[in-house]
Amino acid sequence: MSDSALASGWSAPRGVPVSILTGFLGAGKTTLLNRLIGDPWLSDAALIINEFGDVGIDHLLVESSGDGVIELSDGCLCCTVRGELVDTLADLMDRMQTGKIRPFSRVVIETTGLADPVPVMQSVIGHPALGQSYRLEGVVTVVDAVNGLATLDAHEEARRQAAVADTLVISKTGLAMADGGMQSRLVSLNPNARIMDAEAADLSAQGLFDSGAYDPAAHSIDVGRWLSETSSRDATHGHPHDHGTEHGHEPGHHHDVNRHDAHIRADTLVSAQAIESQNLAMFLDLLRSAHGPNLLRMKGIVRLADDPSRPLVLHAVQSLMSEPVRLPAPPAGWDGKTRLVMITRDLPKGFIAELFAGFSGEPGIGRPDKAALVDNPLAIPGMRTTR
Ligand SMILES: Nc1nc2c(ncn2[C@@H]2O[C@H](COP(=O)(O)OP(=O)(O)OP(=O)(O)O)[C@@H](O)[C@H]2O)c(=O)[nH]1
Repeated sequence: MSDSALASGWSAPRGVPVSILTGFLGAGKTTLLNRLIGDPWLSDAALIINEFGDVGIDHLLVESSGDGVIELSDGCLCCTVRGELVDTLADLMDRMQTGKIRPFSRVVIETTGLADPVPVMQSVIGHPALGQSYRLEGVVTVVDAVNGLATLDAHEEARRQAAVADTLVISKTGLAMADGGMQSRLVSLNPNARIMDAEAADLSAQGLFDSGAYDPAAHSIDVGRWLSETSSRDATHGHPHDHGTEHGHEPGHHHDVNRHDAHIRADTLVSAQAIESQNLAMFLDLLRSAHGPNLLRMKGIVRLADDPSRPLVLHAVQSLMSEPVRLPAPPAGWDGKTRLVMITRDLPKGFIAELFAGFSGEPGIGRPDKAALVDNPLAIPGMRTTR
């Protein structure tokens, strides 16, 4: 074993393999997982999906039978939910060994886009008890060909996600060619990683995740150092991020101090009110024209007035808004409510819920209605418009 492996507490491979699927906000983690979910190699896998903010959506959008998917929301895996991940892995093993759940032969963890992957990896390889039951095998990082280079420049989390990977998967290659600049940036961050195309026809789950036991020595010196730093900081609940604002909770909410860049927050909305398609379009237009550059990620499932049982799925990643998809039927586990998560920079708290309510006609004292909003977007507190 190498010195860096020893320093990081890395242990000999044993136990159930755990793969980590990471990548920045909207890079294409869930899309990739959906593409591979029917692969027989994953048929007896347990999937753990973590989401930023307190409104989970990905678990609704992963096309699985449902009983193999565990959602960890209400915080970020690398911050407050880390203890929950340890408990979940311990509980899974316990339930399998006592015959309460069908046996699983591997675990795949999808992190939030803002997650620093190092604490997540440490939960598996650095934890005294879990290290007996699980082994880390296959860290896969999705990098988006459209926004990837700018994202690597702007966000330390994205650079760490790329640096720790065994495999780098470039997504959205059909929308933009991953140019030489991005390839060389990835190679400089992680010279030994395999680079794959998310849209390649022959991509398989085994080809992606089965890269052998994780070896820190195969990565840059930084990776071994981060792994050992994280394990020692963990004892004092320290964290390598900025410690800034809370996300998605009232001030004083004690357990989700979901801290990353102090300007980034998750705004979430849950509404039982159905919305007319044209009002939704106006809501999105207004939001994007006024706040487009600050909208890092939006995803949601929307209850539409014309047929509330067939929701609309929305995705935007920075300036790129995907074509909304009308689902043919309600997804398993959906409670029929609109759920929107927006990860934004410098957006006032409560803004999205207020704006949406104005367009869906939800009554509220002193709330501007649709006409007032369209005539004067500044009617929403904190709203800035370019019109
Ligand atoms: N054309 C194309 N679109 C993609 C690809 N991967 C993802 N997308 C689109 O990008 C958007 C975001 O994809 P997701 O898979 O939800 O991204 P994610 O990384 O799981 O997002 P978060 O969990 O919110 O960080 C969706 O609109 C996808 O349809 C790809 O390889 N090609």
